Amino acid sequence: MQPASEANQRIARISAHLHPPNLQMEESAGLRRANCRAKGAAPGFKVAILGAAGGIGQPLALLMKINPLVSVLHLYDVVNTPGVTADISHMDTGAVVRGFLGQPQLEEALVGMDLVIIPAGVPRKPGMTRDDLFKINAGIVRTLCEGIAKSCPKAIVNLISNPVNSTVPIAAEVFKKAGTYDPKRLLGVTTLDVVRANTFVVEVLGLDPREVDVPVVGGHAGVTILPLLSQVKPPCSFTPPEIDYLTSRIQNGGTEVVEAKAGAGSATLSMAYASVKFADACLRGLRGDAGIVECAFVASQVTELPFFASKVRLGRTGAEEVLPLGPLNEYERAGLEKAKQELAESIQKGISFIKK
Ligand SMILES: NC(=O)C1=CN([C@@H]2O[C@H](COP(=O)(O)OP(=O)(O)OC[C@H]3O[C@@H](n4cnc5c(N)ncnc54)[C@H](O)[C@@H]3O)[C@@H](O)[C@H]2O)C=CC1
Ligand SMILES: O=C([O-])CC(=O)C(=O)O
Repeated sequence: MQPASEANQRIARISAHLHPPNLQMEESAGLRRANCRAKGAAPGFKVAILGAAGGIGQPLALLMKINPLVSVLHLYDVVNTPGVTADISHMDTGAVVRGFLGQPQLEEALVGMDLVIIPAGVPRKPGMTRDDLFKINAGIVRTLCEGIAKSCPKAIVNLISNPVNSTVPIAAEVFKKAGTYDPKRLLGVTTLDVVRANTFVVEVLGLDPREVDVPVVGGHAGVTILPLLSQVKPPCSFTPPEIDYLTSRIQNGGTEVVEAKAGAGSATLSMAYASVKFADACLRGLRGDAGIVECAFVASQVTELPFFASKVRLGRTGAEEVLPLGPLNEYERAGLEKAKQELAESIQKGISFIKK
C-alpha cells in the first residue's frame, strides 16, 4: 500500500493534467513531460506533426502513436490541438503525446525533434490545381521551416504541404538563409504516388499489392508525376492502352479524390497511410537499418533540375544516396521532358518566393 499522501499527490497531479485551468497546452505539456520522465519513456524517436489537427494530421497522428519507433509525439496546429491531443493520448501505446497550439508554442513543439512531418496548409477544391494553393501554403511552410531552423535544425523534415514541387524549394531556401540547410534532411513526400501506382498496377495485373513496387519519379503534380512502368517489380509488361490508362490514372489520382470529395478536401486517409509508410522508413533509416529505399522529392543531380523525385536510400542522416533513374523507354523519356518543363517553373517559383 502506498502512503495516503503520496497517492493523493499522484491523483492531484493527474487531475491537474486532465483539468488544467484554461487549458494551456504548454502547461499540460509540462506535466506530461514530468510524468513521462518519471515512468521512463520507451526508447525511440521524437516526432512532431505540424498541421496535426487537419484531415491528414489527425489520422497521421493516430498512426504515429501506434508506431513502436516513436517515443514522443508532438502535435502542433493553429487550431484544435487540445482536443486531438486529449483524444490520441488515451491510446495505450508507448509514445507520449503532447499538444501545442498556435505560433507562440511552435518553438517548444519543435525542440529536440528527430523527425518533423508537415501536412499544414489548405487542400484543393474541385477545379483547382496544386499550384493554386501556393499563395496560402508558401507562407505557412516558410513560417514552419523558420521554426525548424531555430529549434531542431538537425531534424529530418517530411514535407507534405502542396504544391510540393514548390514548397520543398521554399523550405530549402529558408534553411539556407538560416545557415542550417542539409539537403539530405529535407524530403518532399511523394509516397502517395507510389501507393496509388502500386494499387492501380495490381488492378490491371491481378496481383497482391504487397508484391508490387512501381517507381514514380519527377514531382508531385499532374505531368510531373512520372510512373516508370518499365521498371515495375516483379518484372511485367503492359499493352500501350494499359500504359496510357495507368499513367493518366496515377498522374490524376489526387484530382480523382478531390472530385469525389466534391469540395470537402483532398486525399487524407490514403495520404496519412502513405505518410506513415514514408516516416517509418525515415525512422528505420535513422536507426541505422540497411537497404531502405523509397521515392521522394529531394535535392538532386539526377537531372539538370535542382530538385527531383526519385528513389533515395535512407540512412542515419536522411537521404544518403539519390539513386539514378535507370533505363527509360521512349514513352518515359517523352514524359520526362514534359515533367522537367513544368518542374523547372514550379521550383523557380518556390526559390523566388524566399529570395525576392
Ligand atoms: N504530398 C502529398 O502527397 C499530399 C499533400 N496534400 C496536402 O497536404 C495539405 C494538408 O491537407 P489536409 O490535411 O487535407 O488539409 P486540412 O485543411 O484538413 O488540414 C490542414 C491543417 O493545417 C493547419 N494549419 C493551417 N495553417 C497552419 C499553420 N500556420 N501552422 C500549423 N498548422 C496550420 C490547419 O489548421 C489544418 O488543421 C494540403 O496542402 C494538401 O494539398 C494532400 C494530400 C497528398
Ligand atoms: O491532389 C491533391 O490536391 C492532394 C494531393 O497532393 C494528392 O492527393 O496527391
